[in-house]
Amino acid sequence: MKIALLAGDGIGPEIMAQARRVLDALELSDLDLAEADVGGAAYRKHGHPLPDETLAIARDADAVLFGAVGDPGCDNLERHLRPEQAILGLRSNLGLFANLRPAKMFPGLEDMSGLKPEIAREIDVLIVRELNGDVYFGEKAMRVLDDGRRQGYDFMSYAEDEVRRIAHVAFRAAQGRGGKLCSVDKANVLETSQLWREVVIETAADYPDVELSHMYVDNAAMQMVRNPGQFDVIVTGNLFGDILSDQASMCVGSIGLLASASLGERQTQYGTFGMYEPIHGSAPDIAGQGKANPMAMILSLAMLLRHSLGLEDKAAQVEAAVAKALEDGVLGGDLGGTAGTAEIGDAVVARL
Ligand SMILES: NC(=O)C1=CN([C@@H]2O[C@H](COP(=O)(O)OP(=O)(O)OC[C@H]3O[C@@H](n4cnc5c(N)ncnc54)[C@H](O)[C@@H]3O)[C@@H](O)[C@H]2O)C=CC1
Ligand SMILES: CC(C)CC(=O)C(=O)O
Ligand SMILES: [Mg+2]
Repeated sequence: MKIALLAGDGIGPEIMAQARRVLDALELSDLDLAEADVGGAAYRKHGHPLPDETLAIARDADAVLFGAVGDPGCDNLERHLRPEQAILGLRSNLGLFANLRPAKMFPGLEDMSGLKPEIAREIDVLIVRELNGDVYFGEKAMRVLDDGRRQGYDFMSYAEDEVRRIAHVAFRAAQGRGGKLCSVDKANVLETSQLWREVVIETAADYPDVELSHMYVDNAAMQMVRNPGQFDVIVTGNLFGDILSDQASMCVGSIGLLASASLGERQTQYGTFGMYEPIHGSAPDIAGQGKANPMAMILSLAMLLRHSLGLEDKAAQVEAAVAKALEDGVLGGDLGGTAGTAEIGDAVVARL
């Protein structure tokens, strides 16, 4: 079983180190780990945020564990050299179009939510975010108009097959959960969303057992804080899913808790090839201070064990250890506590 470890920038290496300790503690046999540079760290060393060698190592693995990329020192580089292009490049080159972002309240953390505890308690949502299309991958440029004004543009689009394949993933996910799927779009304004909605409705014919609803994204953002318990599975595009998942994270207490799996179609002998990462970024404001909460990273490792290595029991073991640490009051600064990155790692390892 080969896992590529791409730590990246900012808090990436700090949280990756803790996930690595958890992985080591599981004592899996036949494990082959390959580290590679990515993001700003790779740019500084190799002149590119996603060197060919890193992509090859990721491609060659059964799964990729990814920390975070983003480096304020690189923000003025040409866009194709910026650290964030590495994560976009990995997602597209590896065909990882389905991003699963679960957000569930951990018992005992209700008071940490930005919501009232009785509302927060109900959150158990899976956001299925399309990851290979939308405005993130459309033609984009900055140009000067005839009258001399600068204009930036980004082309938003979805082709019907792109919508259909993510819709299938979401309907199947709903079948395995509460049987409800809410498709989030902006079909009242955007043609991209109009097509999205039509294709989701067409796809629904294959899933009569799933209750499908539609919601405009502005309303969805509001409902996520008004009554998040109403959602079971949400399916949405790349941009809306990015935003709604950060929002959902604060409903459960912290962005330091939310993991994700990015999956495509490739099957290995162990499971589905995928890349696993926290939903947060490189958090430069706390990088190097031992303050980052590694739980989202560790929970991403659990998703990797489940989806890519077929090790459901190990995944559940890791998730239970994280839940127990939280229940025992091991809280990072993001959750109002004092535990540092390594201390949280210690606590999880001790509870495996
Ligand atoms: N997948 C990726 O690699 C992503 C990269 N980014 C990049 O990361 C950089 C920073 O972006 P921001 O907008 O600040 O988003 P961010 O998610 O890195 O941080 C937002 C806020 O949450 C806090 N935070 C994030 N993760 C935390 C953790 N594990 N424990 C405790 N606190 C945590 C940060 O300290 C910050 O105050 C940028 O360069 C951005 O482009 C942003 C999102 C995703
Ligand atoms: C850095 C972005 C490209 C990605 C992002 O914010 C995310 O995937 O959550
Ligand atoms: Mg994001």
